[in-house]
Amino acid sequence: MKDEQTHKKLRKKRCVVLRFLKSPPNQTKTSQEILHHLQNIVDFGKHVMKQFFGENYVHHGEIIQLPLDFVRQLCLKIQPERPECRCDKDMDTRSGFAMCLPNLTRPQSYRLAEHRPLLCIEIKPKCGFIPFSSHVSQEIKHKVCRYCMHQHLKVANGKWKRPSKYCPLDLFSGNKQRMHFALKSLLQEAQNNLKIFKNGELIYGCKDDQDCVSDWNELARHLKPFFFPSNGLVSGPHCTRTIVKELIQVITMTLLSSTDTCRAGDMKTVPVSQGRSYCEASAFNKELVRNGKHKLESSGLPRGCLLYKTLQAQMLDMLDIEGLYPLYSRVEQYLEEFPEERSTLQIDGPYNEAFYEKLLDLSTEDDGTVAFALTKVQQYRIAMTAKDCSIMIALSPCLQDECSEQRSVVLASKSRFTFSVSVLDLDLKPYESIPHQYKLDGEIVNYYLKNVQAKDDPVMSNLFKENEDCTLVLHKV
Ligand SMILES: O=P(O)(O)O[C@@H]1[C@@H](OP(=O)(O)O)[C@H](OP(=O)(O)O)[C@H](O)[C@H](OP(=O)(O)O)[C@H]1OP(=O)(O)O
Ligand SMILES: Nc1ncnc2c1ncn2[C@@H]1O[C@H](COP(=O)(O)OP(=O)(O)OP(=O)(O)O)[C@@H](O)[C@H]1O
Repeated sequence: MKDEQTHKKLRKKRCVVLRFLKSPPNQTKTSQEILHHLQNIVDFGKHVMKQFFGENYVHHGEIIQLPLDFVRQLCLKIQPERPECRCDKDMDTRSGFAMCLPNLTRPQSYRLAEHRPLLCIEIKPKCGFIPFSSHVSQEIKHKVCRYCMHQHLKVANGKWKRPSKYCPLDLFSGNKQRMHFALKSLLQEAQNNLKIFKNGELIYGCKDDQDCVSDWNELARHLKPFFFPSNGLVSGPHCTRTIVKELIQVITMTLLSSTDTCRAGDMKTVPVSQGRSYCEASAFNKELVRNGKHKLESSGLPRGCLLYKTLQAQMLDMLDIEGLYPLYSRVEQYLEEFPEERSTLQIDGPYNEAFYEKLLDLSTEDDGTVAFALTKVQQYRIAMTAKDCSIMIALSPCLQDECSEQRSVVLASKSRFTFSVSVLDLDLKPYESIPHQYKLDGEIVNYYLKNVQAKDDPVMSNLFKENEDCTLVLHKV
């Protein structure tokens, strides 16, 4: 559960990040329980997610023990900085245990001088494919992606004021035009999917659900020294657009870069032809249709890039929650009968090599066993984790001669950057969240069908138009 998984981070000048466990005030844990939980997180990153995402993209960190006095003072210092909506849980100040991670707002591959300016873009891309499972009961799920459907429910519930034009399928398409559109949409409506940091400070995006910074002119002012260091560009709206374009171009190039290989690299979870590569609700797609073009390009992602790895891990959800839920119920029934088996089944870890090996069985033929059900449940949990993780792109300007030995360099029109791409928030989603996923899926789809599709769907609206024509004809008769 979130309360078990959440932590607090602190950026430090010495370039490490400390991550502490958080829990609701009435559910404090013993030091041993905290240590065990942190160990599970580290093991999961090390033995499982590194295999799926690749050595260089995942930073599993290590557990350290800090003096309690230091931890308490730290907690007091950061408390006023925490968004109110996250304060339902308290940071653990009793055990002294924390995870120590590299500061991913800095490029990882290159030893940079401390004073070097840093730019960091954090993207939470969400689910980049449309379910291909035959267990899906509503046709709309084969046409419109979950993110685009969920937007409407989120706006209705008041989570966000406006819907975003971002569609994950555009970002994951590998097609530069579609990726640019997706990134521009994120810049227009960042929600919790985009944050930009300069020297570790948030300069763009939402601090919490209420407090969002989204002024493009202000953003361009921050970015100008990175993209036009010699200050040769005039100011004004033209300048803002140019800088934003440069930013989008650089993000696209870094996202398509391949800086790693991994063990599960050749594991194809789904043939590309099986799933639909675009979402009917994507504003990019709608625009094409309006212009009479019906073929949406999906260039495909390079196999080594982080987006590709993320998508492959997401696609471990092969049955969709509708096909998965009965299998979860089978495991549940078994555990009711044999509760002592929970640890043998490795539901709550240990997340070791054996756990990883079992995830590699991609068969979807149900032989009626608990073993089959469990494998699908665990794969689904990995997929859920990959659907909710974030990508950090760290950039730092470098001069031509400095960058010459560096592989990870990205060029903008008037500048160049050393960069690294990492993935974060890879805590395994809890087994217990599956019923919630099932319920939420139903709510998202039902809301969309009832409130959006009838007004929005071109087929439906044509149908309405045809009916209107029909009525006219009838009137004439
Ligand atoms: O279900 P979703 O798609 O809304 O995702 C939740 C996220 O909402 P989002 O859609 O990204 O605004 C949600 O994001 P926020 O906390 O709302 O920013 C969490 O990441 C949540 O994870 P957990 O249950 O806290 O571990 C996420 O829940 P999980 O579904 O990943 O468990
Ligand atoms: N290693 C890191 N380097 C730099 N920034 C980080 C690092 N890890 C996390 N962060 C920042 O902290 C934010 C929260 O991280 P994460 O989502 O992993 O936290 P969490 O423990 O799930 O907490 P929350 O309940 O706030 O979501 C990230 O979105 C990112 O901006």
